Amino acid sequence: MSGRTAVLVEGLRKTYGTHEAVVDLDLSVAAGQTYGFLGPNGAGKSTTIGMLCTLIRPSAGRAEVAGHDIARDPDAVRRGIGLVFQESTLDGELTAEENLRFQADLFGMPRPLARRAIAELLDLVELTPRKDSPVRTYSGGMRRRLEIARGLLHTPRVLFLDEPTTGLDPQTRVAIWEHLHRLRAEQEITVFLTTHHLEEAEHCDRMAIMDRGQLVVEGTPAGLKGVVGADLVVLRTGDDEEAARSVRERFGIEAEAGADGVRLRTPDGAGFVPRLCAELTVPVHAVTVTPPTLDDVFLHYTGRTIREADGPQQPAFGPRR
Ligand SMILES: Nc1ncnc2c1ncn2[C@@H]1O[C@H](COP(=O)(O)OP(=O)(O)OP(=O)(O)O)[C@@H](O)[C@H]1O
Repeated sequence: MSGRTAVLVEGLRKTYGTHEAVVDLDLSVAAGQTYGFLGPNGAGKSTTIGMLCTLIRPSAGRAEVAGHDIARDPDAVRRGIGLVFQESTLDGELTAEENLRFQADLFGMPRPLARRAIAELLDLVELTPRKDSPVRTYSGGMRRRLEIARGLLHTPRVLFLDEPTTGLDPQTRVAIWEHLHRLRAEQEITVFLTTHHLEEAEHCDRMAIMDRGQLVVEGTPAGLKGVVGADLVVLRTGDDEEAARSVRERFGIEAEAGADGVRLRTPDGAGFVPRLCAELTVPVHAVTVTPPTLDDVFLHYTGRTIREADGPQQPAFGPRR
C-alpha cells in the first residue's frame, strides 16, 4: 500500500448465515480525504466499518487501514484509528475532561502529553467552557463533539465516524460539520464516515454509494451527479398541458404536466430556460431549476430513492434505533 493510501480494501465480504451483509468490496481511500459511505438502512455500511476497525471478522477478502493489515496486525490498526460509534459510549456521570482522561489512560498516554492533547481537543470542539460539567447535562450535539474529540485523542491517522449526525437537529448537524472541516484544516487526518443523509455526503471529497451489501458506484459528489447529468426544470404556466406538448414537439425533450407544473430534465437548465420561455406560446408564471441531487444518483443506479429504500417506518432525520 502506498504512503498516500489510508484505507485499501480488496474483495471484502461478510456473511451472516445465508445473508450477505457485505459483498466483495473493493475500495481505496487516499490519505487526508474525507470519504463517505452513503446508503439506506441495512446497506452494509456499519458492517464495513466494523471490519475495517477490526471489531468484526471478515468472511473473505483483506484490507489495510493506516498502513496495517486488519487480520495480521489488528493491534497496530487499532492504534492508528479513532472510532465514533452511532450510539454514545460516554460516561454521563463523568465530566468531559474526565471522559477524555479515562480514554488517555486506556491508550497509555503519558500524563503531561494527555493534559496538553485534552486541552487542545476541548478547544477544537469548543467545549472548554463546559469541561467540568457532567456529560449527562450536555446536549446531543455537545456529546457528539466530545465523542469526536475522544476519537482524536491518540492522534489517529484515520477517524471512522458511523453516522456522525444521526439523531441531531439540522442546526447541530451543520455545527458538527464545521468542526469536522476545521479538524481537516488543522490536522493531516483521513475521515471515513457512513451516512444515509444526502446532504452529509455532499461534504465528502469522495464517496461510495452502497446498497444491499454492494458498492454501487464511487466518485466525487459532483462527478456522480454529473453522471445523472440533467437539471430538473419545473414550469408553472397558463396551460401546463399545452406547455408540455410544446416542449416535447419543439425541443424533443420528455416533459410531463403534473400537480406541481410541467417537469422536464435537461443538462443545462439555466441556459435552457430563456430559450424555452421565448418559444412557448402560453404565459409562464414561474420557473425553478434544480441541479441533480445525490438521491437522483441513487435512483439512477438502484431504481429507488434512499428514502424509499430506508422504508416508510423511518423518520427522515430522527434516531433510527
Ligand atoms: N450480527 C449480525 N447478525 C446477523 N445479521 C446482521 C448482523 N449485523 C448486521 N446484520 C445484517 O447485515 C446487513 C447490513 O447491516 P449494517 O448494520 O452493516 O447496515 P448499515 O448500512 O450500517 O445500516 P444502518 O444504517 O441501519 O446501521 C443488515 O441486513 C443487517 O440486518
